[in-house]
Amino acid sequence: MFLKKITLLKDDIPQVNSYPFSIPAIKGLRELELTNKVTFFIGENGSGKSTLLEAVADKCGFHTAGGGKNNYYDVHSSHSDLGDYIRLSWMPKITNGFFLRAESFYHFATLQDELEKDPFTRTNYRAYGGKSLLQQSHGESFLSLFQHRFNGQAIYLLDEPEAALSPQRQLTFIRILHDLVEYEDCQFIIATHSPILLGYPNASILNFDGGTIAEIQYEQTDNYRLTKYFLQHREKMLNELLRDD
Ligand SMILES: Nc1ncnc2c1ncn2[C@@H]1O[C@H](COP(=O)(O)OP(=O)(O)OP(=O)(O)O)[C@@H](O)[C@H]1O
Repeated sequence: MFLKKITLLKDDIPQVNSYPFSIPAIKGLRELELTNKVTFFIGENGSGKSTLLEAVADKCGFHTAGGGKNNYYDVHSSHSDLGDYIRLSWMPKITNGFFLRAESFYHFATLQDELEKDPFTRTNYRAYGGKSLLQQSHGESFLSLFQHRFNGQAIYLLDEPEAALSPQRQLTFIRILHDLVEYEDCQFIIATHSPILLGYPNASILNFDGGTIAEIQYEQTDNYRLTKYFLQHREKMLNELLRDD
């Protein structure tokens, strides 16, 4: 464990009624304790998960379009509106890590190809399994990154990593996650909608719904309950959903 607490600096906030402070989960935030090496952010679309994750990435000094500390590139760089208003409490402080944002991963991969053209920065794609990320499928490139670039004493902030992964590869990811947490001393914060990833054993699940950020048990999450109900009662649910009257 490295990052222990996220504090919203309430007194410094200029406009409580505008983005990002108007998001109910952020409005209700004071301090968020992180008690587990694996923390999941869950909640409805628009509940503020990415906003908080991006703010943490910004505060860590990671590129907010995705990447680690040394990925200086302007493509799709974005400013975190919340980053200046949170404080991170560390014990111990680390600076190594990566922010994975699925939607800008293509630009990150393109930058790596550019670096390979320069003899001073070329690594023969050492951190990506020896192959350009652009020559791998979306899911393969994600797994390459997790397997080859992620390693010890680091914090990884992942925004919906399941976006590229088949159910089978999500299980592979769970195994990689386990090894990085148990043997490499990594910490993860993962925003997700995936009931498979959320099943990772003994993780903290923080729910952004209902105007607070509160811990919830796996079996109580909508992700688990709705998926389970759909799989068990697919015909009944679809009949109700698609009825015309
Ligand atoms: N730059 C912005 N300016 C104004 N509003 C924004 C901005 N970015 C996001 N929002 C709004 O803030 C809210 C939270 O967005 P955020 O992306 O954090 O949600 P999320 O929980 O990650 O959703 P999802 O599960 O769909 O990824 C949404 O209502 C969104 O429309």
